[in-house]
Amino acid sequence: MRIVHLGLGNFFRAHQAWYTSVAPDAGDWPIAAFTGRSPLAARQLSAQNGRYTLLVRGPERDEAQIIGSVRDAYAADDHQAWRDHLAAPRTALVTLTVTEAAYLRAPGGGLDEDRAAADVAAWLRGDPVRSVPGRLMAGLAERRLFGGGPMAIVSCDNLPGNGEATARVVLDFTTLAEPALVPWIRDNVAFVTTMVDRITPRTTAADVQVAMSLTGFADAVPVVTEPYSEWVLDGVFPAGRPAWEAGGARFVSDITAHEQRKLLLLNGGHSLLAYAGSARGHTTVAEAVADPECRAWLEQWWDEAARCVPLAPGEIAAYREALLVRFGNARIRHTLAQIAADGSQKIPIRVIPVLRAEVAAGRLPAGAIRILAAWIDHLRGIGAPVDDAGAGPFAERAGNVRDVVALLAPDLAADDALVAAVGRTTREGAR
Ligand SMILES: NC(=O)c1ccc[n+]([C@@H]2O[C@H](COP(=O)([O-])OP(=O)(O)OC[C@H]3O[C@@H](n4cnc5c(N)ncnc54)[C@H](O)[C@@H]3O)[C@@H](O)[C@H]2O)c1
Ligand SMILES: O=P(O)(O)OC[C@@H](O)[C@@H](O)[C@H](O)[C@H](O)CO
Repeated sequence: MRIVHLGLGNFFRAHQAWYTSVAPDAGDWPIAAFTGRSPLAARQLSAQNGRYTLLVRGPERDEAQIIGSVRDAYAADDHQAWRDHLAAPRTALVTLTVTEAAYLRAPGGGLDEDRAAADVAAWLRGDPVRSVPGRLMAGLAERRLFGGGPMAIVSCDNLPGNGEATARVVLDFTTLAEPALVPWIRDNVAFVTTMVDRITPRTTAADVQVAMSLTGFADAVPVVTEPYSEWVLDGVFPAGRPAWEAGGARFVSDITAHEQRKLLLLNGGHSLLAYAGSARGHTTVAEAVADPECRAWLEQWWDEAARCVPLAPGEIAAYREALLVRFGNARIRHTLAQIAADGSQKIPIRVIPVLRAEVAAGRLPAGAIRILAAWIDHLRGIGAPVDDAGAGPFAERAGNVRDVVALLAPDLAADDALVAAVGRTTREGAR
C-alpha cells in the first residue's frame, strides 16, 4: 500500500479516499485503512472488498459513486498489520481522521501526559499501544528499524495547525517512551497541515436503501456527503503523493487564513447551533438554521469571528453565503448531537480565540458569549446530551460561570463584565 489511513470513519471515506479515487494516478495509490477503536467498520468494509457507495446529496437529488481506493481495511487492534504497513518503504504517507479528542492534547497544546501515561507504560512493558500518538510512534519505530525511509503524516482533523499539533504530541510521546527515536522522527517525518471541509453526517438505515436503489450494489455501509468539498494542504511529501489537485485540492505555503475561515465560521457556527439550537428543541443543523432566532445568533457570531479571519471582506461574505446554503440543505441529516460531542476539545479552539480578541478590543461579543453560555447550559443538562470524555472538570464547575471560564481561559476569568454577560445568557440567568 502507498497510503495508510488511521480513523476509518465516514469523513475519511467522503473526503481523502474520494480525492484519491479521482486522482489520475489513483491506481498507484492504494489505501490501507485502520479503524481508530471499534473493529466494526473494518469488518463491514472488508466484506465488500473495500468498495463502498458515496451518496453525494444535493438539495434536490442524490448522486451515487462507487469508490474503490480503499484496498484493505483493518481493525484498530491489528497491531502487526499497522507496524508492517508503516515499515514498508512503499508507504509514502499516513492520513488521520481520529477526532480532536484523540490527539491527547493538554490545554497548552503539548501532550497531556496524564492521559498518555497508561500508554507510555504499556510501551515500556512491551505491550501494544492504543492511543493515536502511541500508535504513530510505534509505527515509526518499526519504519526506522526496517529502513522504510522518509514519509509524511497528514492530519485531517478540525484542529488549528493540525500538522504542528500532530508533530508535537508524537514527539512528546516519543520523548517519554522511546527518546532515541526522536531525532529520526525529526529528520524523516514531514507533518503536513491541512484544512478539510465536507459535511458528512452519520449514515441512516434509509441511506442504505437509497444507495441500493441507485446502484443495485447491496452496500451495508454507504456514506452520505454534500456536493461541496475543500482540501487545502501546507507541507512537503518526501515520498510523493497522489495528484489530489484533480479533485480540487490546493497546495499552499500559508494555510492560516483558510483554517481560520473554516474553523471559526463553519465549525464555530456548528457549535453554536449544536448547543443553542438543540436547547430550542432542534435536532439537525438544517432545522436550527431555519429558526430565525438561531439564524440571527449565527450572523452575530459570524460578524465577530470574521474579524479574526485575515481575508478580504468579499471572500468572507461569499463563504458565509455558501455556508447558509450548505447548512440549509435539509436533505443532509446532520445531527446537532453529533456536532455537540467533545465540546471540551472544541470550545477552546473555536470560540475562546474570538472571545479573547473581542475582549482585548474592548467589546463584549454577544455571539461568542452565546456559544459559551449554551455550552454551559448543555453541561447542566439542557439540549443535546453530553458525549465528551473530557467534560468532567467542566461539568463539576458548571454551576459557576466564573469557574468554567477560569478553566477555559484563566486570563478572562477576572473580567467581571464578561462573566456577568455569560451568566445572563445562560438559561438560568435569563429567567
Ligand atoms: N464528519 C465531518 O463532516 C467532518 C468534516 C471535516 C473534518 N472531520 C474530522 O473528522 C473527524 C471524524 O469524523 P467522522 O465523521 O469520520 O466520524 P466517525 O465517527 O465516522 O469516525 C471517527 C473515527 O475516529 C476514530 N476515533 C474516535 N475517537 C478516537 C480515539 N479516541 N482514538 C482513536 N480513534 C478514534 C473512530 O474509531 C473512527 O474510526 C471529526 O472529528 C473531524 O475532526 C469530520
Ligand atoms: O467533530 P467535529 O465537530 O470536528 O466535526 C463535526 C462537524 O462540525 C464537522 O463534521 C463539519 O461537518 C465539518 O467540519 C465540515 O467540514
